[in-house]
Amino acid sequence: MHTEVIVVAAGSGTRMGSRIKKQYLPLAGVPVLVRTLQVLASCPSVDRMVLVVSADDREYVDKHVKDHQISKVGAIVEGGRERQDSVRRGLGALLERTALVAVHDAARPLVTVAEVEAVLRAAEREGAATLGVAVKDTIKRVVNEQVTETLDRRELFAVHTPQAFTRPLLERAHRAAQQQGGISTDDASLVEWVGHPVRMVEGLYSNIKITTPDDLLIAEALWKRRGEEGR
Ligand SMILES: Nc1ccn([C@@H]2O[C@H](COP(=O)(O)OP(=O)(O)OP(=O)(O)O)[C@@H](O)[C@H]2O)c(=O)n1
Ligand SMILES: C[C@](O)(CO)[C@H](O)COP(=O)(O)O
Repeated sequence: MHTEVIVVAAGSGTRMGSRIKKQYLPLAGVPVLVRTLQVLASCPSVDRMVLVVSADDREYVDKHVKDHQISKVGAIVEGGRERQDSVRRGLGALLERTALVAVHDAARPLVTVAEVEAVLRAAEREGAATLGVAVKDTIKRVVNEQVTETLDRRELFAVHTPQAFTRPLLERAHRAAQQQGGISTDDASLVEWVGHPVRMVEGLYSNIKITTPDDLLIAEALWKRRGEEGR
């Protein structure tokens, strides 16, 4: 199946609070987005990548793609207001022959080739799949600072990316969300809403999303460990 990855990098990184957007901050000396693209480009099943960035960052990203000789970048398109809008714009830049689509956060540079391949295989088999990890903490529902419920941890997963789908399914889910005004923080939810089951593929705890300054420190440590392990 011809496979493309939409890499969403058009966020503003409000929670990071840095002058430079988090996807361009250095991780072991190289911009986070470049680290992410290097992993995805080295996945045997990934044929092409669509990068979604802010209009102001296009030139900067294009230069980095060239300087770091990142292969498989087929298009760089402008993002939207919400992550979901950015993914939708990415969908518009896919090649006609593409049958399988993964969506990945630029802000998750620690994903591994094995994780990407596993989620693609699951989506090819079942139509929709996401990476995720079982939650480690006990999770409580809180309303007005009062605990109202303790959830059963055995049923709870923290969801990661990539998430992968057969193309018609992902396109249908995004169309339905747009028509009905549905907004979600991930693509798997949109697919759930149109009634298609999503396979959970257990990934690694190290596939963190760089969201706050602490995450960057943790990512540096994890990156260093990866280098020491020779991965
Ligand atoms: N309009 C948007 C919003 C987010 N993203 C991307 O979606 C991924 C996950 O989003 P998140 O971590 O929430 O990034 P930001 O929206 O940039 O962060 P914040 O919510 O702190 O502003 C990131 O790679 C981000 O660049 C995007 O492409 N377009
Ligand atoms: C898609 C995602 O990475 C799954 O964890 C996440 O939902 C997107 O980011 P946000 O921080 O919720 O905007």
